[in-house]
Amino acid sequence: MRYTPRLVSVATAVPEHVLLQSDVAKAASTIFSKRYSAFDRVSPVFTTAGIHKRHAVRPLEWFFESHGWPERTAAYLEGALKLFVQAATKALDGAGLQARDVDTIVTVSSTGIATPSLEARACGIMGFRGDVHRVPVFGLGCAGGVTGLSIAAKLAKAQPGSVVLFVAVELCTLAFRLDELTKANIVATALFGDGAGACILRAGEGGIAEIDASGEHIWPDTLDIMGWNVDPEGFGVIFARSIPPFAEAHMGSAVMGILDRAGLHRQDIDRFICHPGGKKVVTALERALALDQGSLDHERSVLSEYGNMSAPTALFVLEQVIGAGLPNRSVLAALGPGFTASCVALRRVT
Ligand SMILES: CC(C)(COP(=O)(O)OP(=O)(O)OC[C@H]1O[C@@H](n2cnc3c(N)ncnc32)[C@H](O)[C@@H]1OP(=O)(O)O)[C@@H](O)C(=O)NCCC(=O)NCCSC(=O)CC(=O)O
Repeated sequence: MRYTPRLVSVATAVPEHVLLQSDVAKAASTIFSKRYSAFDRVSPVFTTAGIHKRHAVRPLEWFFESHGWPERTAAYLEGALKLFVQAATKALDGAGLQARDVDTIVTVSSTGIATPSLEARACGIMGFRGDVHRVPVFGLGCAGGVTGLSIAAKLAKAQPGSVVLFVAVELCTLAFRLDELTKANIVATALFGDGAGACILRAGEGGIAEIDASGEHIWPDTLDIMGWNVDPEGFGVIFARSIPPFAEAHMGSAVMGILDRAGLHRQDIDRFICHPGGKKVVTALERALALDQGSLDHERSVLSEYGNMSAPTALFVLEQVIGAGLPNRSVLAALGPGFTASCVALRRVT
């Protein structure tokens, strides 16, 4: 019998430290205002970003001191593993499964380096089987929640009945740089947070939704739009100020191309569930996808409560949309380094 892969559960987790945007704005002013002459010009972004708070694996005080690779990596390994276990445990609970039931684990993370990778480190803590198939993926950035789900769905489809655990963990705050006196660094300081999302997938009966199509679109010559600079201090964020206009100009045709290749039509889609990269990105996506302004409400709510957590953010929005009642047909969509658009089509299981 042929089965379409199904989304069985979705769960999320955030670290313990809550960074209120008002406190981050004060801290950024203390750190940057005397050293960076353009700070006052950029500082309004802390109020205009549409973000109330974010979560972080380290308290606010940690960000007042510079940290090199060893300290950032230690914070990543400790914080990412903890979040992996929390999100994966919740997703398994939601599916009524245990760690020993998992056949394949897809782990998406681009904000730190871990070898052995996170799911290997979680093995002893969670009790995965010794024959579990591990698929760690690095480099997808903000598109990782959607592309990772697509990879997990394809692996579930390849072995019907097997249980696939997908976990996306990103600790974006660890890339905060005291030494980068640039507008991009200040905007990033106002925008990014830490979090994890996890899903269980299986090709079989039950579940929340079928994943019946997925696709990507990469634009040539756009490597400089998003990514990491790597230097002796650690990762430094590359994100161009052109992202909102780029999304507005190009996301519509990219998504329509992906839908077309999947045999879907725009009018079939009841809800686009989008990665909220930033306030202007959400507005740009509404324009690009010909949606009513304000209709991406769960996206704005997630952005306000958690900031942009990169890959897991789309899974936070998905969890909220499912909580509010998943429409019959939806498409999860995100942009990420490449520059790439990624989509996953969901059909609610009735
Ligand atoms: C943060 C904002 C809400 C602030 O909006 P405002 O209207 O208040 O301010 P603004 O846009 O004029 O920006 C204030 C000043 O910062 C500068 N500025 C803004 N973004 C910048 C960037 N990425 N790099 C360098 N400078 C930047 C502007 O040019 C301006 O300076 P001056 O006036 O001197 O010119 C908005 O800029 C926003 O939502 N931007 C999108 C953030 C983003 O790209 N997110 C995607 C992350 S990647 C991702 O998650 C994938 C994806 O979704 O694509």
